[in-house]
Amino acid sequence: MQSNLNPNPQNNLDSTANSPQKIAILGSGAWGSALAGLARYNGHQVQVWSRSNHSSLEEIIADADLVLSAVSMPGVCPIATQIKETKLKDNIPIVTATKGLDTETTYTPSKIWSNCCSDHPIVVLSGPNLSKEIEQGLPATTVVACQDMNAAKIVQQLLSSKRFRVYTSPDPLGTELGGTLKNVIAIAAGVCDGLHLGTNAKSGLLTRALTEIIKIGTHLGGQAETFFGLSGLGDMLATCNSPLSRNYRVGYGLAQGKNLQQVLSELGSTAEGVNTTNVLIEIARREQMTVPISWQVYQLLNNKITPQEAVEALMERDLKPEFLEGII
Ligand SMILES: NC(=O)c1ccc[n+]([C@@H]2O[C@H](COP(=O)([O-])OP(=O)(O)OC[C@H]3O[C@@H](n4cnc5c(N)ncnc54)[C@H](OP(=O)(O)O)[C@@H]3O)[C@@H](O)[C@H]2O)c1
Ligand SMILES: O=P(O)(O)OC[C@H](O)CO
Repeated sequence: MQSNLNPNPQNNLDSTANSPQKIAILGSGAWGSALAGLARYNGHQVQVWSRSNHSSLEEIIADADLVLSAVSMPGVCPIATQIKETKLKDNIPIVTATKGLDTETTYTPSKIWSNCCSDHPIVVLSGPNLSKEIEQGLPATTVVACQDMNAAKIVQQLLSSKRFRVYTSPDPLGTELGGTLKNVIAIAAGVCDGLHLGTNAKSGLLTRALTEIIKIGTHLGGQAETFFGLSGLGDMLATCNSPLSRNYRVGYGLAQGKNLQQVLSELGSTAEGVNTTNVLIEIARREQMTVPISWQVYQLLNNKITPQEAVEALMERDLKPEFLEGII
């Protein structure tokens, strides 16, 4: 790694732990803008690219010390493919902050980035990070995960501040899947609250959902412990309990009797959980896995059942022990 950054400076949270760096942020949506604010707060020189920019993607990333992608899922493959053909500074980390699954390939964003930019460490950034709260300067935590821990530590140092506490992890896939799969559960949680099913029901839903996420996530290669951390349980708690979450609002709107098109047009912003649910069910079919909560969300989003029928279907499943094998 050729970088003038020290991955192990003394703990210093006054946002001067490292010299200012050039950071290119891809995506000027809610998350890209909030991340740009965090990077600027730390004194970095930030350039944000979006499709409506006057500057080209090539110009913006040419002399960047770090590229941070916060585009929604449909943008990942086209942008990573474009960057594959572009000269970046040697070995600089590419951070992916997208929480979704690719419709065509079922790949996670980090897999797409790794395929396109194999000479660069790919760092996953994921955690309980509702952008509106971050924009308000409220404290938040997140995880940066990479097989190359040196790269994870560099990103940790660049983005950590008194407002944003960044942890490292060696499990990029688990970190990414936690943040992605919880969007499906956030839709279910929104339904639960929209139907006013109460605290017992919500607690039961989220606890069983965590088991479901761990089952899928570990099957796909994530480490079980990661799903109990910030990018798993942590993000699930944030997203499933906050009307700031767009995915939660999708479920809430459906429970109020609105149809999906109406809910999405009122939202006017990305709710990755809708597409993720469809891709997840494709994966579950392929891997022959039972995913009861995600299956009900899928049926609901595809207009096959009503919210009430989804609840009944979950409550009336075959009776069984809480844990079939080990903790899950
Ligand atoms: N908002 C949050 O609180 C939050 C927190 C953590 C993670 N995330 C994740 O971050 C991602 C972006 O979310 P967001 O909240 O920023 O969504 P958003 O406000 O709806 O913005 C979407 C962004 O994706 C870009 N984009 C969409 N399709 C594209 C395409 N085909 N090609 C290029 N760019 C495309 C848009 O670019 P243009 O500006 O050019 O249209 C825009 O910058 C999602 O995966 C989300 O799950 C969001
Ligand atoms: O607004 P949502 O539902 O996309 O959630 C945003 C973030 O993923 C919360 O960590």
